[in-house]
Amino acid sequence: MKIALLGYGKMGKIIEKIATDRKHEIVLKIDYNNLDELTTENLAKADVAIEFSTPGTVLGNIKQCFNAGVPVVVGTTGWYNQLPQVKQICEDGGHTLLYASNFSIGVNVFFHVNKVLAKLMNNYPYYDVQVEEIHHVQKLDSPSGTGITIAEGIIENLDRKKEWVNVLTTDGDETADDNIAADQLLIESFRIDSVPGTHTVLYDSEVDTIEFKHTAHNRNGFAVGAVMAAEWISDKKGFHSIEDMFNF
Ligand SMILES: NC(=O)C1=CN([C@@H]2O[C@H](COP(=O)(O)OP(=O)(O)OC[C@H]3O[C@@H](n4cnc5c(N)ncnc54)[C@H](O)[C@@H]3O)[C@@H](O)[C@H]2O)C=CC1
Ligand SMILES: O=C(O)C1=N[C@H](C(=O)O)C[C@H](O)C1
Repeated sequence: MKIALLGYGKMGKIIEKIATDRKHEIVLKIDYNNLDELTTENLAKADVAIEFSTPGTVLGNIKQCFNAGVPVVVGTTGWYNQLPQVKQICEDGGHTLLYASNFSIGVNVFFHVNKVLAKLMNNYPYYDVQVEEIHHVQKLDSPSGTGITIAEGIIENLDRKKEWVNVLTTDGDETADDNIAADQLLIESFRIDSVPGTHTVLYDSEVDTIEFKHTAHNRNGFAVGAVMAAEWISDKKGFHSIEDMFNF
């Protein structure tokens, strides 16, 4: 396949390596420095685009892909308040998009088990639950997209939680847990050095804590999943999330 990379930072560079190893060809690489090359004509040379840029640039890039008629795999996070609008534009225009807050296969297994666990915990009301996420200090958005997906999986399945709230804790700050209502689900975000991504769900009671945790050792898992998603979507139409790719 011919692939356009929109965003050539930490993720774009690893995706290039993995896509090339899987015998794909990178026909366009767009970064902050060469935005003038992001034209409909250049995009149309690709069979699929893979978008890992920034929360502030992702929507414009999605629209560019739609205009060029190129299916787009979106890894960028921090734009999910716009999901309904993007879905509408995608479906109305007959375009093709797949997005995931996290392309790692391990995290997608985690997402599934998180929902099953949340449903089970309806039987045990003396446990409170919270989500923690830890990422590198360059990360622009909080909470992480993965943290949001985990929280939504809990809220859909655990009757006593109705909405999530986020607290970003930096070194030395104490979390203001006191302000969290019983029906709110806390997502606590930490930013530490070069951590690639750690997510934990904690069910805490007076007598014990259940910890359910995923730790990314590096970014390769995200990149492999994104290339697999590009292969999967190349012959499809419409608006997809990564759940459509898995058969849980
Ligand atoms: N869904 C997933 O599995 C994962 C998602 N991410 C998300 O992907 C995004 C990118 O992550 P990183 O590569 O770590 O960030 P990064 O900061 O290393 O790279 C982003 C790149 O986008 C470039 N850029 C800026 N404006 C652009 C534009 N208009 N068009 C194209 N590129 C532009 C920047 O120059 C930069 O090099 C973030 O939102 C992050 O949260 C990161 C890892 C996994
Ligand atoms: O910014 C990152 O690095 C990551 N972003 C994604 C997220 O917001 O969940 C996925 C992964 O955790 C790494």
